Amino acid sequence: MNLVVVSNRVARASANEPMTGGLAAALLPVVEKSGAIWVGSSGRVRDGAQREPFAEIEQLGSGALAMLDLPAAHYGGYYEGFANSALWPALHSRADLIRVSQDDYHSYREVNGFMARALMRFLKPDTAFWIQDYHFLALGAELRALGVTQPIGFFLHTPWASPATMGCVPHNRDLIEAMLAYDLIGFQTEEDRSNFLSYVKAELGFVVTDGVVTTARGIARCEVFPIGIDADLFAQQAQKATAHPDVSRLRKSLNGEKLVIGVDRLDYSKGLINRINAFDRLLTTRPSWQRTVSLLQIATPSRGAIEAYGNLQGELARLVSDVNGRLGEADWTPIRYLNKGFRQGVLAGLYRTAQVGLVTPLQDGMNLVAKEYVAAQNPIDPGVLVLSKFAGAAQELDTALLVNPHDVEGMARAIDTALSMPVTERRLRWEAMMAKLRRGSVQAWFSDFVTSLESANDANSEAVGAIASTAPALKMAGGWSRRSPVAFSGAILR
Ligand SMILES: O=P(O)(O)OC[C@H]1O[C@H](O[C@H]2O[C@H](CO)[C@@H](O)[C@H](O)[C@H]2O)[C@H](O)[C@@H](O)[C@@H]1O
Ligand SMILES: O=c1ccn([C@@H]2O[C@H](COP(=O)(O)OP(=O)(O)O)[C@@H](O)[C@H]2O)c(=O)[nH]1
Repeated sequence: MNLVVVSNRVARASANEPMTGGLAAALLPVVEKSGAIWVGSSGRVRDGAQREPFAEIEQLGSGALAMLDLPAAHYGGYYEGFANSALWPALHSRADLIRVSQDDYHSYREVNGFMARALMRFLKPDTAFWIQDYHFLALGAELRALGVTQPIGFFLHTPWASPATMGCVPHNRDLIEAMLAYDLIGFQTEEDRSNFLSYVKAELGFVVTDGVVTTARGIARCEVFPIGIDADLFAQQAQKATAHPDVSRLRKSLNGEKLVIGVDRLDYSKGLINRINAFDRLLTTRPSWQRTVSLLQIATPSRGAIEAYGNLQGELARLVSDVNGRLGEADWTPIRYLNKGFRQGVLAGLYRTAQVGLVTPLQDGMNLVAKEYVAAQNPIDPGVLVLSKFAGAAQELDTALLVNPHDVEGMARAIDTALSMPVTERRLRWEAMMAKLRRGSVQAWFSDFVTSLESANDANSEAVGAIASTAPALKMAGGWSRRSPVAFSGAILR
């Protein structure tokens, strides 16, 4: 099989810089080893029709990394617009933050179409496409429209919200029906899958049996594949990183104080305001922690051109400065707040230095920082993870201290408990989490998806035959019958 992996954000093998988000961080090491071609945005845009859409193609392990300049006229409407101001807020249950202009959906579909045409360069009889994330929900349908019958899979890195919330996305029916062109649709958690299937049944009227949606084209199988990390590799990096100057300087500056760490993109889904409020509450209601603990909050700027993100950056800066101004002392700063990123090799050492990892998103697809924090700990004297029950990671890391990120006092209490926890309990909790991280590695995530994609496509070939012979009688739950397996959202498929 010739695997082509597609995502908006990609990462370079040689990049000696901080990762922008978990998708790129997770895919880089596995795609590199798989020999696949990884296609994504170069981060630049270009005007007009392009004879050669690929700006750069470079070697990536035994495969390649191919980057395109996306169309200038549609990039804003696609990335800042429909993807990150309509889909992202809805997927994270923040329909109140949806802001789209009339043309954004058109731009989103144009970019999906543009990517589909560019991908044809890599099409061979044994090609399989694996599309990543909400930027490309309609890419499978665009590829089918171009005649692609090869396996096409899709994985969603974010949560999938309730049918009512997804119903707030402009053009939701058109877009979500287009997703059924995929042979396999992967989700981070069972709840995400179940929300998606409820929408497909209730809003689109398709028949769903055991997670399989039957459409006129064939079938779209929906499964859960929680993304993981290479825990042992991360543990090695963390051990090595303790000698890194940034890490040893941090240790020295603590002067025996305990450290709580938070590492997030500056995104409203990450629950940063409530987290700072919880740390403030810890210090004000339990003053014995003053001068004996501080919070290192790394908040890397993200999607800064979008108003909601700019507003959050201002609000957070004000909040942190209020806490530090009110509670700080000449020789103690309660919150060390940084708007910059670190390389993972350094980050691993920062995690290991902290007695508590604070990961409290309001909603999160997975949250790899939670997994990395656990993997980075010293097995003899591990730190404690305080984790939101609304992060996908909470499904596996259930021996963390699970918290409700809307309950500020509950979080303050959990930080207090974590800071005071005896080493025997810390070890028991950590060992249970580490065992799960080892089982659910990113390598297993990758190979499980690819294996399932092949079998879903085989099942589809059989289903197409069966549907063709029973089509006149096939009654969909929505009340309309599908006569022929060739028409799908206006596109000719199979
Ligand atoms: O590419 P950006 O707009 O800068 O955003 C960064 C990435 O954010 C999101 O990451 C998600 O993927 C992680 C790995 O599966 C997961 O742990 C996390 O919960 C998700 O939020 C987004 O989904 C990616 O597409 C972005 O590249
Ligand atoms: O300074 C930083 C901050 C974050 N990351 C990486 O960015 C990813 C964040 O992924 P996560 O799933 O936690 O959240 P996302 O940003 O994708 O929503 C993790 O792999 C981090 O190691 C990094 O390399 N340097």
